[in-house]
Amino acid sequence: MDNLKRGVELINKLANIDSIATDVDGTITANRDGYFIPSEVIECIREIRKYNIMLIFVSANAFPVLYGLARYIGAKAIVSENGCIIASLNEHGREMNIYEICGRGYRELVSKIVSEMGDFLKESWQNDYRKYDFALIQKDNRVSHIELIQKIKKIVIKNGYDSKVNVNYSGYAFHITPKEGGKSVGLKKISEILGIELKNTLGIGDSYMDLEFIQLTGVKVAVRNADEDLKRNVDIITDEESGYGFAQICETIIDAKKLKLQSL
Ligand SMILES: O=C(O)COP(=O)(O)O
Repeated sequence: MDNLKRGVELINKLANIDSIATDVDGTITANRDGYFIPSEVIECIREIRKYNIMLIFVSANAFPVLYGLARYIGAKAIVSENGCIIASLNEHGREMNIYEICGRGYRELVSKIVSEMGDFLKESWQNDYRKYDFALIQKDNRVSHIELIQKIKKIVIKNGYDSKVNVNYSGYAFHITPKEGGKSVGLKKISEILGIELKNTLGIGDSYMDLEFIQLTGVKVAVRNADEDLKRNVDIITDEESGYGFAQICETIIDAKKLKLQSL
């Protein structure tokens, strides 16, 4: 009975969703190590526009990558560089307002890390287009990312940057993010700017790094192949993986809205 009650409550919440805050890599892509976006994702994103549901990308990606994506597939706002640069787009994606949240980036620290760990890590091509949050790509898969994070953190401490940056792994890259950033900071700010009610927002992701912004949202979702740390803290785990899971919950929101309309 408790499960039934919970199910009905969730359907009601889904029927009232007016925005979706989604991670990008691993969440709207077909899997957790590629960049292909399934057509099911694009189709559902088109469909939710008819219901005035706003789409917000909340990602570690560089600003130009997210801006291009938002413009072509139709998102209203972006939280990029792990919350350091946020923006809202107008109806056709032609104009936007950009807000820079972080004070400065630590490029010199990234160079130090690469000079000490060059056998294991290389700078992401995106770093040329980044201002605050920098990404490092793993070169050698024989060493676990947990071990690499520990090594990076030692270099951060040794150089006196531990009060300035956080180090995380997204599944795609290691990120050196200024402490004043973070996906939750970015989502909070853009919601205030756009007047978005986070209790009517669905948050979805694949990585433990997404938990901080998903925790702010009314309906918390992890895709089936997400990190266990995220799955333990959500309301819904999709049946399908990555983008196919995104499409599934997106279609369920539409179904819940249709049910609500029928019952009026
Ligand atoms: O750029 C990355 O490392 C991953 O980006 P994401 O936050 O969209 O998963």
